[in-house]
Order: sequence, then structure tokens, then C-alpha cells
Amino acid sequence: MTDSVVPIFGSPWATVQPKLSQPILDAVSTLGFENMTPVQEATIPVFLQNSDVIVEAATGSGKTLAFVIPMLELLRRRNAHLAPNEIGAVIISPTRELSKQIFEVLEEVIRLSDLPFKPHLVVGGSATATNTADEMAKLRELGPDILVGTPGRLEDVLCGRLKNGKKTRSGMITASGGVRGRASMLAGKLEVLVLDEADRLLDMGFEASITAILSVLPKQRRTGLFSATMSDALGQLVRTGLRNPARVQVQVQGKNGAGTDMRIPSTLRIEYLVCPPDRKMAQILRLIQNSVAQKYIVYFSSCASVDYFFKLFKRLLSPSPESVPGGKPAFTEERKMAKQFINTQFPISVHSLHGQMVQKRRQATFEAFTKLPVGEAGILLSTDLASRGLDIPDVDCVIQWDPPNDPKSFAHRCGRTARAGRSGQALVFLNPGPEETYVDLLNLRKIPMVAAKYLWQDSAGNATLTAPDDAIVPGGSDNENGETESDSVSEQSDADLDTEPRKKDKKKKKKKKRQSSLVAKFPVDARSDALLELLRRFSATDRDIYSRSKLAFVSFIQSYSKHEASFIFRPKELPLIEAAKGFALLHLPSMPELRGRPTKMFVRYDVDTDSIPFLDSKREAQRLAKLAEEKQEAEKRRNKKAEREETNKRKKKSSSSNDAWSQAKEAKEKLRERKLLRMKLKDERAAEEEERLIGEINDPKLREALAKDPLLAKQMMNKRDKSLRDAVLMAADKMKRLKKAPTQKLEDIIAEARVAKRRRNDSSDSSSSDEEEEEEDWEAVARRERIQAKIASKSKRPRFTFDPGFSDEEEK
Ligand SMILES: Nc1ncnc2c1ncn2[C@@H]1O[C@H](COP(=O)(O)OP(=O)(O)OP(=O)(O)O)[C@@H](O)[C@H]1O
Repeated sequence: MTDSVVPIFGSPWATVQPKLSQPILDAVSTLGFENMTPVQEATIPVFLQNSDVIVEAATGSGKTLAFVIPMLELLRRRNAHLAPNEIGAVIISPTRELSKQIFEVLEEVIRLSDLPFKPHLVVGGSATATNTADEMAKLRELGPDILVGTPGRLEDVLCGRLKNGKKTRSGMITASGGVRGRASMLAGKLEVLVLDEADRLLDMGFEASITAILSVLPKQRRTGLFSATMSDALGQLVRTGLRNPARVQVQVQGKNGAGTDMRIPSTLRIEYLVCPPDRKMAQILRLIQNSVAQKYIVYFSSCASVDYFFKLFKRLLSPSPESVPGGKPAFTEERKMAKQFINTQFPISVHSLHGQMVQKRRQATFEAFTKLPVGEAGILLSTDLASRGLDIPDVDCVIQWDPPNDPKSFAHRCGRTARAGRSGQALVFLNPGPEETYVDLLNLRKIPMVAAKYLWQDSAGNATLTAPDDAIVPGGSDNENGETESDSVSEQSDADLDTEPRKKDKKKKKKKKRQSSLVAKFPVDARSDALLELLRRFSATDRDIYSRSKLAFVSFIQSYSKHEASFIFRPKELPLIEAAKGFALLHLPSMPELRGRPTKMFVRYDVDTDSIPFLDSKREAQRLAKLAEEKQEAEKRRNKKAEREETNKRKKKSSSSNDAWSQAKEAKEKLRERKLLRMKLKDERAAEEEERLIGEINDPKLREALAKDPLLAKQMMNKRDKSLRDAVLMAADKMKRLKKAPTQKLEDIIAEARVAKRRRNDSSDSSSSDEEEEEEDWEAVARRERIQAKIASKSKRPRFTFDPGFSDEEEK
């Protein structure tokens, strides 16, 4: 392991051992670099001696040349000839911007040294298949020796384009199960591999591509890993196949000249400001107003925040008359208002950069900021896309509106200033409360910070360190909810008596109150509040700004919950209402995170948000047309709904009267059905019973007769009246004898039989009368009985109609 202390510059290039070739020495001299930087001095000899290297050195310390120079030297020294489709070296970096920057340095050194190497930049951005195919064809035609690029596109070139690979949890496509196209370049003879920002490249996000690239590289190669935060990735180094690597850690030189273990350049001053989140904008403007700095980078946690604040900063710092609704007079008035908050002697241009921008704009905006003319000030708003490696000249100040989600990025962000021995300043905003411990975390990571002073603004608009008279200090007793400290104390003693769940509830409330009081203890800054009102006015007059404000706030909250240092950045303790004010929202969005927060503290902006227009007339016309369409649709829907309701009402009404009728009908029907069923069952049971009874009668004649009159049979059997049976038989015989009409009913016969029986009983011994007489009597009785039966039948109809005892056929 090689350790060296950073004096800003080290030994001359000519002192390197083994010696650098003359063309390369000429090139660095033409670049104006007389001496090496310490990291170059420590790395180049080791790399040249065919050893793998892991290099960790502060941001802006010259790591790019520390790998570019030995790489060219190693390629120059090799004897093997490279075919047009073979490459000798690959440099991988995590972003397109950084790849381009490295490529430009490499190209410049090759040009100045006149070495016969062809470098080529391989970055994404033109994702369509035809573009990729074109690019690959161009690449084969060009036959480069060195490739510089991002992992995904390099994977396509070196391993073949992957189709249908498997998606990993992190969203990357892995080769397993996928089909690869033909590789455009062969890496079998590769001499040098460099991973710049290696710790980032070894993160999960790039894992699949890096693994695929490593799999097609020869094992006999030189590998160099470079970063300002290398130790964070040591665990993953095994994967890169390093062979007995030399570790180069360059110490930062302290003020007394001795080496320190700090991770940041000694020329960089990092400050932190603890203040409520709604004061950030005013603080930035006052900082710009107060300093001589010209170039600023402001970091946000999401692309949506960058887009939104870009619009706000632009309206404040460099508006154009077309961007202000109401034409020129309104523009002049707005300029006047904005000048109350920032009034610099120089123009300030505003730029934005993030990963969701189209490549062309991304490139243009980056170049515009990089090449800003001397004497002109500029602000670049960015996400972490511009946090690593970018060597933007003359950045004076780095401001972190949001601390980064990954604490590693903190040093990289700050490192965009104070590069190559220049001095620079960085500022990070922290919310009062748990976020203040971020200072300790960074201290542990060898990144020291000092507290910044809150900046005020006097009536003349100048930034000052002393609070003006209108800065009302709440005295610490009143908190956000209007409760006093003593209230809290008495509540605390009450809480001691409370039951467990209530205690928890109170604890939560107390926590919230503590948070709110932390914010509320800051003196009121009326000018900051007035600035926020102006920003809200921008939003209320430009739909583009208004819609972006909501998006930005929501994405900020989402991003806040993804902080790696979640023990410091606790979403539950984030002062959300102040954050919403800081985003200059017109109203609070309805989101679950705001539940239980003191939303009354937020004053809604008095505007009908539906009427906020787009400044772009085309967009506004589209919006109005869409709105009219939506209104029509809504009207139609309302009408349809009303119609539906009306018909439903009518239906209900008629069905309620119809219902009673149909219900009664239905009930009747049911009753009838049930009755019929009952009768049927009864009949069936009766029939069964009668059959059984008939079966019991032995006499075949009687059985025959009774089979035809089951009712009689039943009656007889019930009574077990043998004499009646005999009488029936006798009567039946007699009928036969007298050849009486077969239609005579059996019940008549029975009636006659009964009369006869009675008579027989009456004149038991008396000689029986002659047959004629008997016959007459029988007739009379039968008549009487018939009449009686008729009367009875009128009142009680028999269930079965009686069949004549003997049919005509039987008679025959
Ligand atoms: N020997 C040198 N003498 C003077 N300036 C140099 C020398 N080497 C590099 N520089 C300059 O130093 C600046 C920073 O270099 P470089 O971008 O390589 O830093 P870095 O260590 O890679 O930073 P980061 O960690 O941010 O990627 C560049 O502008 C570069 O031109």
C-alpha cells in the first residue's frame, strides 16, 4: 500500500520511473501541467509496473490523468498488433457526462502526443434498435483501440446486445435466459481495464452489466479502480478479478502541512445551516447576493424538484418578458418585486440537469454551464447525476437543498468545487431536529463541517448577519400549535397518570410538538415569507409551474423516505408543513403523510386552481379544449345520472303499487298450490289406505264391488260391519236378479240394504213378506234415502263420484 500526503502538486512528470515516453511528456507539458498531482505521482509508476491498482484520492485531485497516462503508455509499449475489431483498453464510468469528459481528456492527450490510437465514446441515449445497429456498424468501420463508456452500452458492444434477459430486483437485465446478438468488438487482447467511480459501478444497479463485461475480458490484464470513496466498495472488489492489487490512498494535506485522514480537499470549506425548510430559498438568494461567487451548483433529491425549482429560479433571476403573464408591464413589475429579494450587479443564468432529460438537452445545458463566459454568473440545478467526476471549471459554491440519499454522494457533490488546488465552498441545509446529527455522521466519515450563520436581509435588500427589527422572536414559549411550554409540562404530569395506550398517544403528540417547537423557535423572517408569496404568485399565474410544484413536493416526500441514513432522516419527524411552504405550494395535496399534521398552519392561496392558465398559448388552447370536452362529458354524465335516477324513482314508485298487487297474487297462487299439494298428498294417502282395506276383504264379489266404491269400502272397513257387508252382497245379488239398471248407485243399494236389515231385525220371527211387497218397501225407503243423501250431498260433496256397481259389460 502506498500512502502519500497531498501537497497541491508533486514532482515533475519527467521523474516518473519507469520513464514516460517523450510524446506523452510533451502532451502533458502542452496541457500546462508541469508537475504531477500526488495521486498521479503515486499511481502512475505502480500501474506502469504491470500491477493492478485500487486508488482512493479526494475529489478533483487529478485521478483521470492518473489512469489515462499509464494506459496510453502500456498500450504504446505492447508489441501485439490489434486487428480493426479488437480493442486494447476499456474505461467504464457511471454516467454519459463523465464518460464524455474522460473521452475528451483521452482524445486530447492522444492528439497532443500524436500516438496512433483511436479512442471511441460508447454511451447510451439513442436507445432505438436502428440507432444501435447503426452505431455498431460505425464502430466496426472505425476500428477503435480504446473504448470509453457507460456499462450498459459497453456490454452491448463487447458481449453482444442482450434480448429477453431476466430482470433482477434492481431492474437490471441479466444474461440468464436471454439471447445475445453478435459482439461488435473483441476484447480478447485487452491490455488495460479502468473502472472510474468504481464504488458506484460496483453498486447493485450496474452489477449485471459489469459482470457481463468482465466475463469477456482476458484474465491477463491490468485493472485499475479509481474513486474518492473507494473504501466503501472494498467488499465488492473480489468480483473485479484484481490480481494482487496495490492500494493507493492519498492523504489530504492539513493546514500545518501534515497529512490528515480527511476525505475532502483541504481547500474546500463545508458548512451546514440548520433552518426550517421554508427558509432555504431566501437563504440561497441572500448567499448569492452576499458573495463574490459566480458559479453555483444546487443539488436536489429528485428530477421533479430540479424541473420545478429551475422554473422558479428562472422567473426570479433571469425571466424573459414572454415568461411573465400579462406582457411587458407585468414583466417590469415582477422584476421590481424580484429585485427586493436579490439584486446583483451581474446577470445570473439558470441551468438544469437530471437523468430524465433527453440526451440532447442534457448535453446542451451541461455545455452551456461548463462554458459560461467569464464575468457571468450561473446556477446549475441538478440531481446526483452531476455529483460524481464532473470537472466543471470554476464552480465556486455547491449548495445541497436536500442532503443526498446516499451519504457517499455528499463528498462527491461537494467535490465539484475546490478542484485541483482551487478553493471552494459547500453548504448543506438541515432541518431542525434529528437531521442535525448528520454533522456527526459525516465527521465519522472524515468529512468535517462548520455551522453557517443564518443570513437576514435589511430594508435596503442587503444580506446581513443581524436580524432586522421585524424579525419577531417567539420567545420559545409558544409552539406551532399555540400552546405554551407550561401546557406541555402540565400535560406531561397528566400523562404519568394515564393508561398505556394514552401514554403512547401523548408521547407521539409530544414528539410532534417538540418537532414543531424546534421549527417555531426560529424568529419570524417576514422577508423570507414575502419571497414565498412571490413564488406562489408565479405558480398561481403559470399552470406549468403550478403542476410542477405538486409533482416536486410529492417526489420530495417519496425520496425522503428512501434515505439510506434513515435513523437521521426520519419521515415522521420531517416538518412537512414548513416543507410544503418551502415548495411554495398553493394548497396542500391530499396525501396520507399529512394526516395528523398541523395543516391549519398552512394558508391556502386564494385562487381557483382550475383557472390557472399555461403561458404557452398552444398548451393553453389544448387545455381549454380538453377542459370543455371534460365539462361536456361531465354534463352528459350528470344528465345521464339524473335520468337514471328519475327512471329508478319512477320504477320504484310503480313497482311499490304493483308490488302489493303482485305480492297478493303471488301469495294466493302459493296458497292454491299448497292446497292442491295437500289435497294430492291426502288423495294419495287415502288411495293407499283404501287399497289396503280392499285387500283385507276376502269375498271376491264384495271386493269387486267395493273396488269400485272405495269410500264405501272405507266406511265398511272402519266399522268392520259384517252384516252391512252381507247386506251389500245381498242387495247386489238382488239387483242382478231383478235386472235393475246397472246405473243404480251403490250407495242406494247400501241404503236399501240398511232398510232391509232394520226390517229384518224388527220382524225377527215374523214370516217374511212376499217379495213383491218387500220390493215396494225397498223402493220407498230407497227413495227417501236418496232424497236425504241429496240434501246431505248439497252441504257436503263427497270427494269421489260413485260408479255404478256393475257395468253393462259385466252384466252381459
Ligand atoms: N498535474 C496536474 N496539474 C494541474 N492540474 C491538473 C493536473 N492533473 C489534473 N489536473 C486538473 O485537475 C482537475 C481535476 O482533475 P480530475 O477531474 O481528474 O479529478 P478527479 O480526481 O478525477 O476528481 P473526481 O474525484 O471528482 O472525479 C482537472 O481540471 C484537471 O485538468
